[in-house]
Amino acid sequence: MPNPLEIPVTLAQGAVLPAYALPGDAGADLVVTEDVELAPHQRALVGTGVAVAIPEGYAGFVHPRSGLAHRLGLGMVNAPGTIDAGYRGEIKVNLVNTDPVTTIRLRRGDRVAQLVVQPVVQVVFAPVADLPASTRGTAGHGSTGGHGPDGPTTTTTEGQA
Ligand SMILES: O=c1ccn([C@H]2C[C@H](O)[C@@H](COP(=O)(O)OP(=O)(O)OP(=O)(O)O)O2)c(=O)[nH]1
Ligand SMILES: [Mg+2]
Repeated sequence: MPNPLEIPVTLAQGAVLPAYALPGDAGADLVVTEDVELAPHQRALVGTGVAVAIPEGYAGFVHPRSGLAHRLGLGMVNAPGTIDAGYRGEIKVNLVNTDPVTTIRLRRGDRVAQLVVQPVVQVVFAPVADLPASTRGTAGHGSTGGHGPDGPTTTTTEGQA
């Protein structure tokens, strides 16, 4: 695959090109084109002003930024958001404030998410009577352990005064 892969972009007025913060970064930062205020647990679909034509055989994935997640509790409801190759509309981010107490205030131009472009394959789903055997088989959902001898530690506020 060509590296870098060139992707046509259109920008709404005042929008900025997605940009990699550092050489070699996987995600190109996306900004919001409007001021946004998110009360605790509130969500909002916010525009980035960016539209792209991703080539077939690739897709874009919109990921949250870890710094904002860590500092403010900013998340994305559908992380990672999928940008199909055929999509020509504005890339939007489904932001959510996961903090139970503090309102998040974002300013127009803030970098709130990042676009990762990756190769993808389309497959043919072929119905069969039995699947080929494997070491894992049907085991899942913690079957390999790793939660300590007494199982996972959980805390609950239920029943507390
Ligand atoms: O975070 C996101 C996720 C999706 N999209 C756009 C691009 C994507 O190609 C389109 C459809 O997304 P998806 O397939 O995830 O949503 P859907 O609910 O299945 O909608 P559709 O029926 O249009 O496929 O919406 C965004 O702008 N941001
Ligand atoms: Mg879809």
